[in-house]
Amino acid sequence: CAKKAKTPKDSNNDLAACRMLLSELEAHQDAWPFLSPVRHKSVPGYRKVIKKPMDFSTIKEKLTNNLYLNLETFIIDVNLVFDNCQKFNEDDSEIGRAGHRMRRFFDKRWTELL
Ligand SMILES: Oc1ccc2c(c1)N[C@H](O)CC2
Repeated sequence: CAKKAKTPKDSNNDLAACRMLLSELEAHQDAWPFLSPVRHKSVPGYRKVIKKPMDFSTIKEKLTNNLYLNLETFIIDVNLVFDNCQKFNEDDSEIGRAGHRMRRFFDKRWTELL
C-alpha cells in the first residue's frame, strides 16, 4: 500500500516522542552507566573495541541540535548505547545486567508509541 507522506506535524510528534523517551531513560534507576560518555582514556581497550561510543547526554545534545531525522535514527543511537554495553561487558556483571534491563525497558516504551 502507498506510504503515508510525513508532514511537519509528524516530525514534531517524533521529536516530542524522542524527548519523552530520552527523559524516561535518563530517569531509570539503571541508567547510571549510560548517562555520560565513557572516559575511554581511563578504560583500557575501550577506544579500540567500541568503534562508535554513544551515551544519553550525547543523544540529548544531538536532539537539541536537531541531528535526528526521525524516531528511527534516534532509536538507532539508543540501541548503539546498549550494543556497546553488551560488547564490552559480561552479561553477568553489574553494568551488563543494567544494559539488558535498560534495553528491555526502552523496547517496551517505544513499541507502546506505535
Ligand atoms: O569495569 C568497568 C570499568 C569501566 C567501564 C566498564 C566496566 N564498562 C562500561 O561499558 C565502560 C566503562
